[in-house]
Amino acid sequence: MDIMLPEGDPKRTGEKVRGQDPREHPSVTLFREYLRLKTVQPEPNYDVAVRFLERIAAELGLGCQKVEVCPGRVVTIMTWQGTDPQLRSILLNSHTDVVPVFEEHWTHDPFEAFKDSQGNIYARGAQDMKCVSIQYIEAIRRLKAEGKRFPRTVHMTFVPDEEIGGFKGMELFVKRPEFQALNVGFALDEGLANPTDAFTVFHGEKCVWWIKVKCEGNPGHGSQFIENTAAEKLNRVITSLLQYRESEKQRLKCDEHLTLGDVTSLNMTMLSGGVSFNVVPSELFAAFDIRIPPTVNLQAFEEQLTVWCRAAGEGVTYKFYQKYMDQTVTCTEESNPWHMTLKREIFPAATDSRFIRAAGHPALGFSPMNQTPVLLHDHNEYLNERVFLRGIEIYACLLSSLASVPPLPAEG
Ligand SMILES: CSCC[C@H](NC(C)=O)C(=O)O
Ligand SMILES: [Zn+2]
Ligand SMILES: [Zn+2]
Repeated sequence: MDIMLPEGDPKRTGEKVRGQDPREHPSVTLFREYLRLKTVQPEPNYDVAVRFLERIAAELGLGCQKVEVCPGRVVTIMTWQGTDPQLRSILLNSHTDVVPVFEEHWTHDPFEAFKDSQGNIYARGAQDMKCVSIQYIEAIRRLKAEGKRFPRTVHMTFVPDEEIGGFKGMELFVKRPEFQALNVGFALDEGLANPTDAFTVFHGEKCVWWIKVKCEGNPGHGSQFIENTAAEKLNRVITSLLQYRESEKQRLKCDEHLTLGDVTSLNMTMLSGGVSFNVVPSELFAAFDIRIPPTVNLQAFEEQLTVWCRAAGEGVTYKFYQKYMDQTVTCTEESNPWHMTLKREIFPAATDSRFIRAAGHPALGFSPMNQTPVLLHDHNEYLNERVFLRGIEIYACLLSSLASVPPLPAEG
């Protein structure tokens, strides 16, 4: 993709110059302002984000609607009306929350949005995904300033709680009449940075399964050889699951055509149980985070889990804490009118776009960050300001095309 770097002209028509530093591009200044808002889990300050977004909507002359999907959880919608509002719209989705930080591991305050001499901006949310929210906004600001209008309406949705599963955010919102009223034709949501020159788009996601295996066994004194202990059974379960993990890891390693999105990942993430050093416990637990690609038969996979548990002995059971079953992927064939030519993968984790796809709308995950290490959820998350600014250009191009897609047969 060949994209011109935007010129850093802060004096755009009708716009207040927001920066403290007159040499800083105002889009970067706005990005850094957003990064300073503490929408950090587990107690995000959503009020301050909603006020920030309302101010921007007013500045840009965009419609602004707030939908409280459950108490304290507001979805903010900004709308740029198309010239043919009957047509299906373009949805640009982003989440407003960010994951927690281990401040002691950061070289700069993660909520200061410090910019170093190379233009790297350090902050929680720099990649995931406050950059994208501001890039959507700034792309629309630019297109409007150029006097552009497009047939299709563009909606930007800013949703809460994605980082904790989206259950009080997008999952509820897609079931609301306000979402139906958006008449979505095509959606964009977050992707991942790419350390090379390439950009990646994600047309589907793996299904998240979180299971806790419970192993029951005979209790007794810690000095004895008790038969059929919970620990022996747990050992067998862990061995079976980690052997499977290893085989999937090798499959990925040995086939250059596969990405992480194409194989099942599995990790043991928690262990619990026991009461005392000298008491053989009657119960032990292991929790697993399993991510299953859309090509895997979920019923067959669950059958395999049951076989492993049964083979570990009597009293070995598992319980689901997360069992996502929708394997919808978005078609990216040439015949698809929304087609974009970029490298296509399955997203290795879960985003809110799974709810959009499950609601029947095509959705792609895309964050325009190339030449950037993947630092989402990591210490010292950063994004370079030039990459950020180029992303605005990219969205302006993309949006011009998407919002101009001619009426589809179903749209009359
Ligand atoms: C299943 S809800 C948790 C969502 C989270 N998303 C990301 C992008 O980290 C994850 O995949 O763990
Ligand atoms: Zn995210
Ligand atoms: Zn995240």
